[in-house]
Amino acid sequence: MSRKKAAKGKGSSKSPKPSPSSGRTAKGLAAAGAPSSALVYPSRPSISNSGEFYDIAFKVMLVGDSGVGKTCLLVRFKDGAFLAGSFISTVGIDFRIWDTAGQERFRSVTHAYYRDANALLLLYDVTNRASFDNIRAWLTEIHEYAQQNVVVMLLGNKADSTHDRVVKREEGEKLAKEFGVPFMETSAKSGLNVELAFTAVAKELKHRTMKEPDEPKFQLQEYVDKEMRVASCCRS
Ligand SMILES: Nc1nc2c(ncn2[C@@H]2O[C@H](COP(=O)(O)OP(=O)(O)OP(=O)(O)O)[C@@H](O)[C@H]2O)c(=O)[nH]1
Repeated sequence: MSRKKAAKGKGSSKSPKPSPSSGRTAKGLAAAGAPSSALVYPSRPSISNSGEFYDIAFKVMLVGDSGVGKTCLLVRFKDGAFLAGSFISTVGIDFRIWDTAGQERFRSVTHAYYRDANALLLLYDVTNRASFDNIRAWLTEIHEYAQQNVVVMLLGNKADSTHDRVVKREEGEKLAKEFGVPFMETSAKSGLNVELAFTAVAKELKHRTMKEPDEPKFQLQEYVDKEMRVASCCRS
């Protein structure tokens, strides 16, 4: 797996405008050899950096205010699910990850990335009210620059910080409902829902691409809710 750093910067989270924070992109590649992708591919397979065959490529970006935990979430995902191999065997998708421009002067680069992103993981920090308030502005920007059918998932990160929490889970759920996007809380620190966030998005993208005409639509929020129920049963 490769991880390139293009540029990175800090931004204020006080402004109602989205702060000029970094977007994190990940290129997802459906590995033809993986069990869950045992479908007929339309074109000749290509070979990924990790030496696996793939036929479709997805681009996923992590966006949100500076300091919400985008890099940490990626690092957690990369070091956990990806390296353990479970992600590839679950959804048949390989991820290549790199950081993109963060500072205001690189903003046009980030906008350019939006245009061909297949999915956006939009993060706020549950200990930072401003990062939550800025989500509306982020969504406006996404509607302006991203493809119409981009998959967007809202993530309330740092859910482990119980003492410092200022944004309730219900507020995240309400906002997500208002905008019709799936939602979950995550923790890059504890690993809570990190793999699930990436897996759910990857499943949605894969399903959209390979769905048979009479197959029912993949219900992303239903999948997330079910997986979270299963995980909480296992914990108790
Ligand atoms: N408690 C806790 N801290 C976290 C979590 N995720 C990130 N952090 C901390 O939050 C700070 C910012 O994390 P980053 O991953 O650098 O945030 P970012 O969104 O990439 O920030 P920019 O690069 O400025 O855009 C660091 O001090 C992390 O240790 C989390 O899930 N829980």
